[in-house]
Amino acid sequence: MKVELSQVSRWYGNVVAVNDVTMTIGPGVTGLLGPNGAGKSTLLHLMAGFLAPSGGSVTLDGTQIWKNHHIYRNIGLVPEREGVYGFLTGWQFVLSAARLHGLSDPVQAARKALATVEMEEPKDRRVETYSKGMRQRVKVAAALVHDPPVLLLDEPFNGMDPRQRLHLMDLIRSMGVAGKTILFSSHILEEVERVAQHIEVLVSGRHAASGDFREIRRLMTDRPHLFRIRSSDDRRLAAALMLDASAGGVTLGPDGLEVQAIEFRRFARLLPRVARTEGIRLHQVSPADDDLESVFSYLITRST
Ligand SMILES: Nc1ncnc2c1ncn2[C@@H]1O[C@H](COP(=O)(O)OP(=O)(O)OP(=O)(O)O)[C@@H](O)[C@H]1O
Repeated sequence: MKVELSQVSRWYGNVVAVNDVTMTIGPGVTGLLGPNGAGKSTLLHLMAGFLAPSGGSVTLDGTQIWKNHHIYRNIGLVPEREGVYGFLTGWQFVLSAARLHGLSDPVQAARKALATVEMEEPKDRRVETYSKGMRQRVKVAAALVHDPPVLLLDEPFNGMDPRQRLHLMDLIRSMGVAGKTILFSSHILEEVERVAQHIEVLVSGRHAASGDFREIRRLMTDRPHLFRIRSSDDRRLAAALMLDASAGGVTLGPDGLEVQAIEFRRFARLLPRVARTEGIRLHQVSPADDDLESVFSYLITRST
């Protein structure tokens, strides 16, 4: 099944959380990548029918999702926050989700969902005794209990240890291979590219980029990089670097050089070569803007 967003916006009072987003999510695994506050949760809630769009349309195979209750049978949402009463057992929690959906055989459906996430064995323990990874799996089971063709997961790997993360990654991948339409949000590129065939990037509520992980990586690597460099002769190094087009702005300060590398790859080759031919010793080369925010803000300025 296909979830389609067409020019979707969502405001909370004066805050624009999602701004004119158009995208289509089809079968397989898609990663929704963006920094905190980018609007990822809002977008997932719009797709799950929990929020009305302020503008634009959100549809599932052409049918509007908002207020269309029969459509909810096709969608499962794993929310970011814990929404599980600790005093319930895993079994009770998943069974109550099956009953809420009005399934004809809730016991069988709950059994199957718990088996899918490999939680049959601890199912009779109270949720408050579970590890973070087990809680997450039980939430996935509750979202899967009605066997929806579309599964939306909000930051599913948050707080998990590496083993639990691998386990959930395998599960998501195999559901994608089985033909489900899966969208999960994350603010970590490495996480997204390990599971998703396709990546959608959201920054400040806007759709900033779209593609497979190679394309997104390339966009992020090829952006201009700012380097801070300290060497045995900053002045002479600055003069030599300025001769090459890959070094944009070069500023000489009391703490060394700041160089805006326009073409990252070319500059990465240029710097050691220049240092060698000029006989200059490099003491420190560090990226000055290698945080995710600057990577994302580059993508957003590029797309506007
Ligand atoms: N109920 C609300 N009322 C007011 N503002 C909200 C509400 N929910 C979200 N926002 C704001 O909307 C913007 C997008 O939030 P959203 O939670 O969708 O982003 P996110 O990418 O999921 O971030 P995070 O990963 O931190 O949850 C943020 O500026 C947030 O402060």
